[in-house]
Amino acid sequence: MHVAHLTLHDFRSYADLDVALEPGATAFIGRNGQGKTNLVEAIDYLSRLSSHRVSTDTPLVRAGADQAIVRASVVKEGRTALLEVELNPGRANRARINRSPLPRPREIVGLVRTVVFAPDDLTLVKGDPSDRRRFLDDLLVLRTPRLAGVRSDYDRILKQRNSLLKTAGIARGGSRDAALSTLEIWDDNLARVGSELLGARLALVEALRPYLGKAYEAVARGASRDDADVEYRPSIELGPDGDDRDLQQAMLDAIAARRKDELDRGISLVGPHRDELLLTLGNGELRLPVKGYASHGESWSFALALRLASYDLLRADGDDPILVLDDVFAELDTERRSQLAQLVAGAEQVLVTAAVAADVPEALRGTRFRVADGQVTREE
Ligand SMILES: Nc1ncnc2c1ncn2[C@@H]1O[C@H](COP(=O)(O)OP(=O)(O)OP(=O)(O)O)[C@@H](O)[C@H]1O
Repeated sequence: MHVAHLTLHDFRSYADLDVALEPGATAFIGRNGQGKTNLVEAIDYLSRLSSHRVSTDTPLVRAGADQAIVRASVVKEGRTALLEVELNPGRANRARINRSPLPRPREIVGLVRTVVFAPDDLTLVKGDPSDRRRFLDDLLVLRTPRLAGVRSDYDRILKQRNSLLKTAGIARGGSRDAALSTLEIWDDNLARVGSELLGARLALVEALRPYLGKAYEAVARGASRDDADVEYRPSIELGPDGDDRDLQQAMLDAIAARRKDELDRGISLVGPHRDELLLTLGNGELRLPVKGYASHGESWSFALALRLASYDLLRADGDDPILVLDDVFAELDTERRSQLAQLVAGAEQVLVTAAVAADVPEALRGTRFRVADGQVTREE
């Protein structure tokens, strides 16, 4: 798939932008702070209804404006669709396809699929478990858009259950009994929705593993495809079958076992929000966690491999996602730069941002745009 046309209105630093794009490699070159990332961020937003840089919509709307619009015509297997999202911080967002409103904006998620490489990707390796969980969930939703609903239901249930645990933890007598019996309903909800999310994550990790080994071998000099691995570490004991019903029961058992701790601490201690994606490097006995052990270069290679593996997995699902390489080349040594460039050069559309043209490897020398003072100008 590729974006053939992008229109922005009051998105980030752009009052109005209208730019025609082509398949293949496109580089946006400009000094710092000119709006290169803002531009590719808009395409990523259209894909996931969230940004790789911020967790709320407010910073995405141009300062002083109260609404932003991102509109893109997207070409997939020769057919074009016009996708549009209206961002209304503090009010409901709206989405349209071919100018027809969607009942829920969430329905637009996954129609454009992007894989974004960004300087912050090192946090996938060095950051908190929540960074890796977000990585998995973002990928899950791109592959199976329906799971966006499961993910947000889970967050909502978790919030409500946590506040009930706090109440039940300090209540006494009849009001404690009432809170505890309501808690059972929320235990069931958490286990039902949590086990669906857990099952989906377990399946995703298994699907990703072979691609990860291959990707790490491709980006890290001298590595073999057995070197890099991932393992999903749930916060509960998994049953032998690991089917959805088992997962739900395993979660309920674990919730029952941690009841006292949960009431004492007033938070949910069991569920996918407590799980970890363990990243490891090495062979056999010398397999070590990446976090805390790997060198800076190895950590970078691992982060790149996670993104490349995501790209390969989405591609294996049958559609070439749009690749965004946001300011990553300045972070990489010459060898990794050209390796990465060669690996992605065949993608249907690669959008690159860089402060200086010399940072963009030869293999990605395609269409060039200069970005300066809010203007995006094609260079002949
Ligand atoms: N909501 C907003 N309203 C107005 N301006 C904004 C908004 N959000 C960001 N900006 C401006 O956009 C600019 C940053 O743009 P962007 O992140 O795209 O830069 P860039 O060209 O990618 O730079 P770099 O090379 O440093 O990464 C900053 O000057 C910032 O002040």
